[in-house]
Amino acid sequence: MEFHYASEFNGNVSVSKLNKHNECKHNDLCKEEKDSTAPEDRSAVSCMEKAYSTILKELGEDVEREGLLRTPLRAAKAMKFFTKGYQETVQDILNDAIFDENHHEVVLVKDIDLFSLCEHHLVPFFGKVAHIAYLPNRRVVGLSKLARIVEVYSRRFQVQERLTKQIAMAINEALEPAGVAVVIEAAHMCMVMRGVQKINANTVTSVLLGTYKTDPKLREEFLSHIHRK
Ligand SMILES: Nc1nc2c(ncn2[C@@H]2O[C@H](COP(=O)(O)OP(=O)(O)OP(=O)(O)O)[C@@H](O)[C@H]2O)c(=O)[nH]1
Ligand SMILES: [Zn+2]
Repeated sequence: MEFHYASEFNGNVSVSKLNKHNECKHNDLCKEEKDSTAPEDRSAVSCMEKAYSTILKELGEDVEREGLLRTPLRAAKAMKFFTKGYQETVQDILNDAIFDENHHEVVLVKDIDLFSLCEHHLVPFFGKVAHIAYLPNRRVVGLSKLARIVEVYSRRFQVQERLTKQIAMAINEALEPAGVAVVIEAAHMCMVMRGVQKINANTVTSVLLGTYKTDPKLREEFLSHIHRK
């Protein structure tokens, strides 16, 4: 007989003991009970589950108490999701999404949400890729793929500068455009929740490639887009 626990209604924690999964009426809460982990990831998730259990114990927690019973497994799966970019490549994403188009003016996408993990402290940094711009040289890409490139590199352990560069380089290599510009604005929880504890600090990084780097007029035009909020 399998048991699991469901909780949280209207902010109050209530614990109910349920029989089998198919008897459970709280579908949303129980989705996580179904093992959606890919078979090749199961052993990694299982090792991480043990590691999270150790961390909780070392922090003085009782891993047998109801609220924590499945926490190591949930945390392992969450970490797997936060770092899913390691299993993706830009090539896979851009497959079939690049096409010829006689458009030589700027293509600019703004405000793509971004969630990443700081490689120094393993805590989140998040914000937006405020601007991705490129000047096509015959080839353009499906717009959603720019956001998917952001996902590939942000869903890893990162520093903001490298993330900015990887996004710009990926577009540069895939499209061979005349120029690429990427600007990221993000808040680092390692600077907010710990350490220096500056809650309003935002970090801006940019990478300019090709004509955006060499042509002052184009750079000026790009900057005017940035300032036109
Ligand atoms: N350049 C850069 N630094 C980052 C990024 N994320 C975190 N950091 C910094 O990495 C540095 C790590 O410095 P350490 O002195 O080794 O670590 P620490 O003692 O925890 O530093 P404090 O945060 O100052 O307490 C800190 O200054 C962080 O703010 C990032 O994306 N880019
Ligand atoms: Zn950090």
